[in-house]
Amino acid sequence: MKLFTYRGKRVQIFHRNIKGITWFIWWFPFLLASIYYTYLHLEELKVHPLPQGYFIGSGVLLSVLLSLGINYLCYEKILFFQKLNSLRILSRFLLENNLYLVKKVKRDKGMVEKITLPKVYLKQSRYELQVSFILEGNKFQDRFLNLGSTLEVMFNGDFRDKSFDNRFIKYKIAINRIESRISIDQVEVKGSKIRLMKDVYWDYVKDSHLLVGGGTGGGKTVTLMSIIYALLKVGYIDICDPKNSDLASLKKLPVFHGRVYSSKEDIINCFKENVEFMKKRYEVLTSFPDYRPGTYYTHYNLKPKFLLVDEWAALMAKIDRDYSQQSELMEYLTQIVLEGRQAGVYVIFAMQRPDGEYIKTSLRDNFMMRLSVGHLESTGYDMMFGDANKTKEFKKLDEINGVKVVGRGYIASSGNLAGEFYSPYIPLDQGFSFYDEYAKIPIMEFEGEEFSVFEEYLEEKKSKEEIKVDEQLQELEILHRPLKEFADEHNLKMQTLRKIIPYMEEHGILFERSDSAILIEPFQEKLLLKIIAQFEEDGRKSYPKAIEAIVSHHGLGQGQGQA
Ligand SMILES: Nc1ncnc2c1ncn2[C@@H]1O[C@H](COP(=O)(O)OP(=O)(O)OP(=O)(O)O)[C@@H](O)[C@H]1O
Repeated sequence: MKLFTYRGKRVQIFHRNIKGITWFIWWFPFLLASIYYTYLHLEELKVHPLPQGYFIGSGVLLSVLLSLGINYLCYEKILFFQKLNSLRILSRFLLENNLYLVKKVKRDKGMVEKITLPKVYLKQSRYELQVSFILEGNKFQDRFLNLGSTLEVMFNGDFRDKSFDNRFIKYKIAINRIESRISIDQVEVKGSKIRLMKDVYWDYVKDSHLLVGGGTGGGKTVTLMSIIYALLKVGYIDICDPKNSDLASLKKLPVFHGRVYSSKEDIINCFKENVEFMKKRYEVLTSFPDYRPGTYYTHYNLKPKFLLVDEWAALMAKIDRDYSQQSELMEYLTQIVLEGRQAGVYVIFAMQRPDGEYIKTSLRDNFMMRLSVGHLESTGYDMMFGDANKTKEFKKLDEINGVKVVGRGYIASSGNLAGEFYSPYIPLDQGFSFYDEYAKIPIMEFEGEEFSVFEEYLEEKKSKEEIKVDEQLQELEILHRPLKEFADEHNLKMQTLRKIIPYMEEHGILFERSDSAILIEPFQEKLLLKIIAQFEEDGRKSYPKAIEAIVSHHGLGQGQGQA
């Protein structure tokens, strides 16, 4: 057991004036200098008060302004002063909310009231502050038990956690979240975790299926594009864009294998194929000899498969009146969401708000990761982040320190407290283009039997086979040429060559034939020339003898004559 727990710095009454105190400390040397200067020039001041008076006055004023500036900068930039400021805020909070005790103490003048603050401690780092409040049944205990959202607003941070030890309640508030923002080049995938901020990851195996919500113009599409950018490096993505907007144009990029859909029929078919893919992958998994129930696809180094739908509500509106299509689609979606995890099939859903009208709440609960960008109405936040965040103050922030922020929102895994989120920063103003970046990513070939359910797989396979045959033919064409060409080049009669060739073939030196001609390759050309030379040398007596001599010289026999 620990004898002593360090909870941080205790909040004191004087902290409420700490900014004034630190300012005075900066100003004090100037004040001393002014007094000393006045003392040195006292006689002169008595005779001519004005010029020296102006000089001293403006010096004092300047030193006040200078020390105010220094003080301001210290509180802006230096952690030590930021801690002092937090102590100031807490001290004022306790005093202004009457969270203090008043004791009567005897002094020379009689009884006076003395204020004492309850024990409240602050511990602060650059990204987090912890505030501990004493409980022990004091009269403020009930207030101290429910300060999560108050502290969150007070420190412009994110309430993350509250915990108890036997005497205190401790709140953790994340602060300066914008400093944890990363840029697109820092978005990476480690194992199954995609890095979205310095300290925020989406682990798609653990928190399978992602729900992205956000109002128009809040940065939803850009966030999805960043997620796609990361996922393309580790798996396959099918994109459904029923609005036929930004994402639909990605179809042209080979890295997507043409699996980008906009029409309702294509999207339903895409869902169907993914269900079949999932089933096939289960078959593949169970066929491994070491498969045990609960073994994940990752165990066999298989790659994940993502199905991304941008604006599900738009798709539902498209099939509003067709109940059979609706129920078909819902059935596919339900199967993937409930059963896809082990096989590595995940859904990413983007919606303005995940309304029960478009996606059943029971199904929505199975989206284990939730992310919002831009501003939502309070019902929207309730739908996105559920009961665990009922009392959370979701702040609308369009500017930070006078600078417009885009892509700001909240993130939480299901049932947990939501934290402030900043989507990876995209330098669009410097000409960054997702289209170009996707084009640079190496294409991941469809590998595995389960991909045979995709139409594109079959097409790709077919065209690959066609290319192979073409290449083989080309190879043949390069190596072989028509016999006629060879005869013309060496001034030989075709009739003579036609006589020799059957004898050569008897010795296993076989010639390729196209529809209309005998083809010859370089090795055979050499042999033919040697045979003719031998024939001449032997006094033009017998071709078979000449052939035999050359063939035996080359050590060729029946069936060995192929170069
Ligand atoms: N992470 C980001 N980095 C840089 N700029 C961003 C980021 N997020 C959003 N923006 C800017 O905000 C604009 C709107 O973003 P986006 O198109 O993603 O919004 P949206 O929510 O998808 O809107 P809509 O629903 O109308 O399509 C972008 O064109 C871009 O200029």
